Amino acid sequence: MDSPSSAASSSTKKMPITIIVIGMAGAGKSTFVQRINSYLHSQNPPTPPYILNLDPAVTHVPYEANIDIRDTINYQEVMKQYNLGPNGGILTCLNLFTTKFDQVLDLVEKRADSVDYVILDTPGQIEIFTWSASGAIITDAVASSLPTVVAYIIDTPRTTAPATFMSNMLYACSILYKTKLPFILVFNKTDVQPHDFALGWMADFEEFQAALATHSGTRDAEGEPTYMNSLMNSMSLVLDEFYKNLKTVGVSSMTGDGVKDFFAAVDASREEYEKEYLPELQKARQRRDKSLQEVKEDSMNRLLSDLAIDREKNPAAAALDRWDPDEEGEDDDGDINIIDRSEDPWPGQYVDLTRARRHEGQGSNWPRPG
Ligand SMILES: Nc1nc2c(ncn2[C@@H]2O[C@H](COP(=O)(O)OP(=O)(O)OP(=O)(O)O)[C@@H](O)[C@H]2O)c(=O)[nH]1
Repeated sequence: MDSPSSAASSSTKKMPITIIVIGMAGAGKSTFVQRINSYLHSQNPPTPPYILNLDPAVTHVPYEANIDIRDTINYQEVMKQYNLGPNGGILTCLNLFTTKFDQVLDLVEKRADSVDYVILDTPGQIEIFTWSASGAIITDAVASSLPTVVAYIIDTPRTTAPATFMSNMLYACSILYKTKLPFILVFNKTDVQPHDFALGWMADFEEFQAALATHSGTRDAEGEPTYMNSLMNSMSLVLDEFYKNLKTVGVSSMTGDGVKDFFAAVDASREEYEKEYLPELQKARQRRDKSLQEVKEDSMNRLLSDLAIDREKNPAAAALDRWDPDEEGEDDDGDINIIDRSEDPWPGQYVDLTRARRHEGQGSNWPRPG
């Protein structure tokens, strides 16, 4: 695959942009994905996206995913096999899936010419994606192949209390600084609660502080501001800086309100990715390649000098140490494949990755969770 910059400049077709949908449980991620999916289908001409569901535990998704983690991994079986609870089960499924993510990228890459948007729906428990190694690997893998944006879904009706609002913003802030990707705050469920209060608080921290002061529980028995109140007052100043790096839209995944604005923000994010994220990524890659090359050269030199000494000491063994063509071509990658539902109209049974454990030594060498 071309590097994003070369592909972007050399081809007339733009690279598809990936939207990683993240949010607290129940914020409306799946409904949002369904809404943007139907919006894209309703365009003239229709621009169907390529959708990946990464939630192994979800029982029903309201859209047709092109790649669904559930086709590859049986969540219930993973919990049983490894004796895990629900969250450990989801995390282990994600770890297993991540080891095959190169296949996912290959499938996405095959569609790069025909789709404009790739959408990733993430597990309901936000921290499983945002604070796990697998989540970081998936995010980095996608973002180094395609322009990528994070859509952080907020349950607007549940964010009207200043303290909850602040917690949500701090969480969003941590994800922004972790991924460093273009970031869109999506205030969802605006049919129930318009998001103008949030816009006001984000535009003017004094407005937020005033809301905080009038909210119950912010003064102690002597009428002094509580510790939490003082902390939140100071944090609002910190977050003021963070808000400047964000795009904000209000959406109702139920009615479709605001979805057009969301796509305007996504398109603006593409430019941000190309101007800011990509140059940083390329610099980081150069640094990594350079240090990898140095390490490789160093170990190769050591190996060669060790071999030379060894051969001198034991010429008979050196004569036996020859390449055996029969040993070549063994596939050590197992036979587990990621399924693209749109290529296979009936994906059929999931491939049970956990069998690898039971059939140890019989051809499959899946990595086990740590
Ligand atoms: N009124 C209203 N309800 C919504 C909206 N978006 C989602 N919901 C409802 O919110 C609930 C949660 O929506 P989901 O899409 O399942 O949320 P989720 O974030 O994918 O949930 P998890 O997978 O459990 O994290 C459902 O009952 C939806 O019908 C919206 O824009 N307006």
